[in-house]
Amino acid sequence: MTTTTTTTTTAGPRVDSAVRLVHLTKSYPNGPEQVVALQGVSLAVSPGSFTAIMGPSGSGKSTFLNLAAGLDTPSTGQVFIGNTDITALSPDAVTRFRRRSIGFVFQSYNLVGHLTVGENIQLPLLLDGRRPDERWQQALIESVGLTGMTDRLPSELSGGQAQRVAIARALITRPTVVFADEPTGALDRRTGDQVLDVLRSTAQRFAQTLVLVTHDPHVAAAADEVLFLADGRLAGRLVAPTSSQIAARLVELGR
Ligand SMILES: Nc1ncnc2c1ncn2[C@@H]1O[C@H](COP(=O)(O)OP(=O)(O)OP(=O)(O)O)[C@@H](O)[C@H]1O
Repeated sequence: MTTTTTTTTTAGPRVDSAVRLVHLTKSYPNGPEQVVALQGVSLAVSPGSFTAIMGPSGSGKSTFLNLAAGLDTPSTGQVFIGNTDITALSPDAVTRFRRRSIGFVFQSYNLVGHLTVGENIQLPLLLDGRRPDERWQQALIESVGLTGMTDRLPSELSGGQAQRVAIARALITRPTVVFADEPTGALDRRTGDQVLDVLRSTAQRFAQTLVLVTHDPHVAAAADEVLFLADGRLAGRLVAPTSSQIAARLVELGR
């Protein structure tokens, strides 16, 4: 049977993945030439799972994450978040979709310096014209360990505390998928472990899918699955690996 559809935002029959990339490519202009950052990456991430993305420097990890999160557009290919093809949406519609369904945690926290912790956390809702749900916000603040700190300014926080604010800000909209780019990269090992625990446990508690880029095999070993990129291509995967298995794979890939 042939069916036609007038909407460009549905994916068709497959809705069993939280994130699905189809033949994704991305080239950047570099003078008269092109840098090919991603070359035909296709993959699917299961709902509620924790996936780590690893690979040598320049292998395309940040490009991958930015495209998957709708922060940048691919040269060709499609990105589905649930059953929505975000590559078929207008720029305004992508922004709206991102604000409601996607959380993003950056290495550098990206907090607004003149806003308090509480205001920073509420920001994605306010930008979307929505009112914060007090009880949800309080539950989130407790969950990330920031109780009693909501009136502080970012300059009054440690790196670990600032990243907890960034995590709460990413989760306040109850996104289905949370993307994180080196979220522990600027933190010492102990603080990084604590922040990773917070990210994992809150994602688990609220049934969110977590996709995280890291250089650190110790961080990636917490994931259900590790995907490796090399030269802009998918170069393998390990399910529930140890940090030594991950480190060995990175050596093979020429980290
Ligand atoms: N805006 C841009 N303009 C031109 N080239 C870019 C741009 N962003 C990335 N690239 C190039 O695309 C390739 C992939 O970069 P990307 O940042 O995705 O890699 P990465 O794996 O995240 O690297 P790293 O681990 O060093 O952060 C690299 O060759 C990079 O130089």
